[in-house]
Amino acid sequence: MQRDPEAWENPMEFQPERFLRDAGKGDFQENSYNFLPFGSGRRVCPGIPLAEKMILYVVSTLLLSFEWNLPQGTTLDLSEKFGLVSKMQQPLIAIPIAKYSSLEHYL
Ligand code: HEM
Repeated sequence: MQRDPEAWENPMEFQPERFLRDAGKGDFQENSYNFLPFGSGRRVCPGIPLAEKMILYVVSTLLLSFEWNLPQGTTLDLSEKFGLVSKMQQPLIAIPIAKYSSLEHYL
């Protein structure tokens, strides 16, 4: 459903900016079933309120605090393998390098 070309333009392309262009389409609480990162219906994720509040904070802190590198000699491979949920064909190994020398900056 989330890759339905009738609902999404070029659904197989990674275009996070599509949610900025048409913010309404990124509403995962509506009932259009175009976008279901948290599932839907009776078994919908009960952690939505916590995730909504925390995800930006957690991701931005990780990006701000560390430089992320791939292991030497590897390249980023975003191909997927088929399954009940999407998984990467090659598991991602990302190496965090602390940006700041003093622990105080992380507290
Ligand atoms: C970005 C963060 C998260 C994503 C993308 C996510 C996604 C999902 C999805 C897709 C489901 C399955 C829904 C279905 O079966 O239709 C689910 C279920 C569930 N999630 Fe999350 N979730 C997130 C965060 C959380 C958090 C923070 C909590 C708890 C603090 C949580 C607790 C649960 C529980 C308990 C279920 C099982 C609900 C049931 O089967 O009745 N999730 N989540």
